[in-house]
Amino acid sequence: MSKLFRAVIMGPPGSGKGTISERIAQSFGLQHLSSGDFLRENIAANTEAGVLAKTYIEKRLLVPDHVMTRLLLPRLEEMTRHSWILDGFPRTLAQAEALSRACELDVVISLNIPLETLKERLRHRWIHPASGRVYNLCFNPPRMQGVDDISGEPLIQHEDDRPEALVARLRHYKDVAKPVIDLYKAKNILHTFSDTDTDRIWPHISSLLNTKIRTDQSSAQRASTN
Ligand SMILES: Nc1nc2c(ncn2[C@@H]2O[C@H](COP(=O)(O)OP(=O)(O)OP(=O)(O)O)[C@@H](O)[C@H]2O)c(=O)[nH]1
Ligand SMILES: Nc1ncnc2c1ncn2[C@H]1C[C@H](O)[C@@H](COP(=O)(O)OP(=O)(O)O)O1
Repeated sequence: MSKLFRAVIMGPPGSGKGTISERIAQSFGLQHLSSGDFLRENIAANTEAGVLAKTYIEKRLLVPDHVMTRLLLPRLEEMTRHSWILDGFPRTLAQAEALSRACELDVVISLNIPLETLKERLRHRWIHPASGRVYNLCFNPPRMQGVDDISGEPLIQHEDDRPEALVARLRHYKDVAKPVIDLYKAKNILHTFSDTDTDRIWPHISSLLNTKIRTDQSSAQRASTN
């Protein structure tokens, strides 16, 4: 059996974590686990943690670490037979430390995108709030303007995707993410990609994963034949 592969993707709001995770899921068969989607599912199902998380999300605050880890870690523990890419978790050092105790990561992808690019993207971002599906009027527009492709329901824009709100969100991201990035750098698993376009970053991520996944699989095969 091939070795399971565990990856995390990090980056500021609008850096393309969701978009790139979907490509990774499709190209490499990894399960895309998104903390935002998972929270929305729990809110929709009215679970205890979902009800609690909702009060923070409505105020556009981060959900407390103990709530996030209580929600996410059991879900990861269920995924013993799947390779996955985790998007949106960990966001804080406490979350990263809890994750390290639960499993060993193979790769951490960090997206480093210029501020002007982020502003421009988020200005054009429209989302379907119930599912979390994301569109961009220039990059991946919905089939019909203002309408979700799958449900036919209206799309909305986030208040905090406005350029004025973004600068504060970005500063907050950098403060909180810095120790997480330092931790993964020290573990030698951090890979940073800097560019303005997802399509230009993608070939580099794809070749990194090709190398890592193939190398891991052949060493697992060697181990099983020894
Ligand atoms: N123009 C352009 N838009 C892009 C590119 N890559 C992604 N987008 C769009 O930019 C927006 C942000 O991408 P997401 O994948 O939602 O980014 P994210 O990092 O998951 O964002 P958060 O959920 O806020 O953390 C979306 O509207 C994407 O469709 C790109 O290379 N060019
Ligand atoms: N790892 C995490 N720790 C704390 N809060 C989190 C979290 N992941 C997601 N959240 C919260 C913060 C966001 O307000 C909300 C939605 O997350 P998201 O879909 O990643 O969107 P956003 O781009 O608005 O941050 O959930």
